[in-house]
Order: sequence, then C-alpha cells, then structure tokens
Amino acid sequence: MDSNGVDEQEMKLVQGAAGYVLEDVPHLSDYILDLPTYPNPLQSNPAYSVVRQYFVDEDDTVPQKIVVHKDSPRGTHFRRAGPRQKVYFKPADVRACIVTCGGLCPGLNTVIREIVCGLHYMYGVTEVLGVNCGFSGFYSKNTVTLTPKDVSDIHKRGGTMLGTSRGGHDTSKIVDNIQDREINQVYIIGGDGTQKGASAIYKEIRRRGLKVAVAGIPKTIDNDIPVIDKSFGFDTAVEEAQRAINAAHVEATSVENGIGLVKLMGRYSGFIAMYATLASRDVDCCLIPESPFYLEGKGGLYEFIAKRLRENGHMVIVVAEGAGQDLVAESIEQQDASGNKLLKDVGLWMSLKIKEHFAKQRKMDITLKYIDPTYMIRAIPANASDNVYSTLLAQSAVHGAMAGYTGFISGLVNGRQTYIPFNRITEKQNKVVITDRMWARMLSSTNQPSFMNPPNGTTEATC
Ligand SMILES: Nc1ncnc2c1ncn2[C@@H]1O[C@H](COP(=O)(O)OP(=O)(O)OP(=O)(O)O)[C@@H](O)[C@H]1O
Ligand SMILES: O=P(O)(O)OC[C@H]1O[C@](O)(CO)[C@@H](O)[C@@H]1O
Ligand SMILES: [Mg+2]
Repeated sequence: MDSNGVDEQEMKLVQGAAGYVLEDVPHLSDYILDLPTYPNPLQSNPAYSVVRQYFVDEDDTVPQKIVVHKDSPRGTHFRRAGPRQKVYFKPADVRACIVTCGGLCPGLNTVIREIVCGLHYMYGVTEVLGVNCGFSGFYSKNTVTLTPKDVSDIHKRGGTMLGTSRGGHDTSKIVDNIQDREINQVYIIGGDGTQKGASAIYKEIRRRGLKVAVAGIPKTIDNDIPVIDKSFGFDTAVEEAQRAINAAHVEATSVENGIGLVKLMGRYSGFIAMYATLASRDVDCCLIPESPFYLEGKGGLYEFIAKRLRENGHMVIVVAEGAGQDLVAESIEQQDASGNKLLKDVGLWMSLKIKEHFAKQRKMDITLKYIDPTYMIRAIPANASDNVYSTLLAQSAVHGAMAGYTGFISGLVNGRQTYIPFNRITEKQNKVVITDRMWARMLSSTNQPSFMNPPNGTTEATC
C-alpha cells in the first residue's frame, strides 16, 4: 500500500513528457517470469491479414481528456485495445470461462456470443465454459460448454443465457474453482459491484501466481461506470423508454389537465431519465437523483405543474427511480444481496402526493396516469448500435486476454477501444453533473424550475 492506502499492485503508471501519464493495466509477465510467447494466429487469418497495420502498436495509447489547452499537461492515457503481434497463450491450451453478474442489460447475450465466437474464430480456442447464475455459480453450479453454435442467435434475445445474480461473491471459493477447473482466461461481465468482485479475483489469482487472465466487460444500463464513454445497452434502454414517454404523452393529451408520470431506472445516476427526456421533447419535467427537488411553495413542483397545466392543458414528468428518496418517508432502509440500497418507489409516492395536493386545493381537476416501465427497458435485446458496440467490447477483451493483459476492463474512451485498470472504474460512480452543459441542455428543453431555492422549512430531496 502507498501512503494514500492505494494498492500498488493496481497502479502501473508510466510518465512521459509534457505531463503524459499512462495508467497501464497489469500483464501476466509482471508476476510470472519467462512466459513463452507465440505468433498471433490472426496473422494467417484471411479476414484480418489483408488489413494494413491490423496489430496495435505497443506504444499506442488513448487520452482520457481530449479537450486541451496550448500549455495544459497531456494527462491520463489508457492502453489502446486490440490484437498484438504476439500472444501469451497457445490457443489449444486456453480454457476460458464467462460469467454475468448484477442486473440485466440489453447486449449481455451479444457480449457472451462475441467472446465465444471471437475466441473460436479469431484465435482457434475451442474450450469456453459458461458459469451459470453469477459469481456464486463458480462454486454452486455446473458449468456449461459454449460453442459458436450454442450462441449463434442469442444476441436476438434479451437477458443473459447464463443467468445472473447479486451477492454470493466469495473470492477464495471462486479462485479455488478456477484453479480446479484449470481455467486460464476469465471474462466477467457486470456493473461496478461486479468489477469490484473481478478485481478481488484478479488480486487473489496474482497472489497465488497463477497464469490466469482476468478481463472485465463493464455493464450497466444506468451508465454509472466512470471513465468510459457510455455503457453498452444504454442507448437501447433510452430508446425503449421513449415508448413509455409516448404513452404518457398520449394519455396526458387526451384528457383535460392530464399528467403522465413515468418512472425510469437510475439508482444513483439519472442518465437514462436525462437522455430519454432530451430525446423525447414531450417531457415537461425531469427529476434525477443528482438534482434535489421539492414539492411545496414557490419554485416547487406543485407550482410548476399548475403553471404547465394552465399553459398547455397537459404535462409529462419523468422521474429516475433514485430521485427524491429523502422525501419518501419510510423508516427502514433495506439492502439487496449485494449490499445495494433498496429504493422506495418514488413514482408511486409522487403520483399519490400530486393527486392528493390537487384534490385538496380544489382549484384544478387533474387526471394522472403513472407508468412504470422499469424492467421493460432493460429486459430487451440490444438495438443495432448496441450490438455493434457490445461486439467490439467483447473482441477487445479477447485480444487483451490473449495478449497476456489481466486485471483490466475493456472500455470505450473518446470513441477508441481501450484497456482500463479495474481501480479506475471502481473508485467512484459516474453521475450527471448538474453544472455541465448536458444538464443545461435538458433544462432548456423542459424549461422546468431549477429547484435551487427551497423555501424555509421545505423538505428538499438530496441523494
Ligand atoms: N465490493 C465488492 N467486492 C466483491 N464483490 C462485490 C463487491 N460489490 C459487489 N460484488 C459482487 O458483484 C456482483 C454484482 O454486484 P451488484 O449486484 O452490485 O451489481 P453490479 O455489478 O453493480 O450491476 P448493476 O449495475 O446491475 O447494479 C455480486 O455477486 C456481488 O456479490
Ligand atoms: O435487478 P434488481 O435487483 O431489481 O435491481 C434493479 C437495479 O438494477 C439497475 O437496473 C442497474 O443497476 C438499476 O437501475 C436498478 O435500480
Ligand atoms: Mg451497481
């Protein structure tokens, strides 16, 4: 550990001129000496051998910050993903496994498919195992064999063909199992919690000195993983959310003083709500965990609803599930199996409060329809662009593991495929920054109140 309590094993920094820093990912050769290398089989693959400069140069890196000033330091860079001239595994010796953990997300099956097909068709690897039902499946379930034929059309289905779970991460039992099954490449698909688990597995594997590459593929429809441009499945979820918003709009416009209220996923981050609102243009108010709001008094939600209804005769409100949690009165805080806070139903609560408020006021008769498409936006197959994105992430992970990298996730940074060390994506969550331009664009599209000045005594929701 260094003086900041950061595990040095996780920090592989390379400094260069003009403030250049490479936050590199670990490599099997960092802790196993004299590993043999082999020519990359892609050299003789007809599909790839025609591509000029198909192999990624060892020195290629991708900057995290692309907007720079004349004299500003070049800053953090990540290793560029892609196939290397040399690989650290003989294809016939590879025994890979894939596991999916956490909540569902469009594209999970595509990632599974493309890891299997990438290993098989690009590298000639034939032994790929599927671990059923998340981390606990390593020690409590039998594995399944995955061939290109088994996965050929799974990308057309939502969910994960392997099953998933929360909780049940037991590092030693998992690594014992990896050792017992002679697995030497582990592909772990999941969100922030999963990648913390993946990092623990990598560290234990390294402690035991095993030649096992651990690669993470970040997944979460909430888009709450930092550093990467966005997570796969996010676009599909935003697109599906449009259907709920459209329905809310149709319901609201078909009656006098109609209100359509839609609750969307987003536990700590309101990206889905914000992008769905921006895409739709039918939304009058978007509430997210990062932006506190209040109901009563001047500048509050009730006042705004009354104003919009007087102006337009209808309105649509989108609320992210993690918004306003402090307002929803309930004393017992509960957690799921992974230790994530279980949220109170802010949508249901808001619909009751709004109805109650206008009934009490007796100035305006409203009709409110509450639509909760929560699971519908994540239990669907990926759209075309998420399918392509998931494919590239999976292929990059395969190239990285074959090249001997380990303890990394494959992620898109400024439009380029990269390898990012686990600690960079698990140390904090990505959130909507309400002082950034995107939130300002959203506010200017809805013209909603900023909720910046709650009257004294008003409860403000903070998250
Ligand atoms: N700090 C941690 N250390 C080790 N394992 C963890 C940690 N946090 C979570 N996990 C494990 O990771 C798995 C998934 O975690 P979690 O349920 O939080 O979902 P997630 O990966 O964050 O995905 P989602 O975006 O759906 O929340 C669980 O099996 C859990 O036990
Ligand atoms: O799958 P569960 O346990 O119902 O959890 C739902 C949570 O998972 C997510 O879909 C992803 O983290 C959140 O948006 C949501 O709060
Ligand atoms: Mg999570």
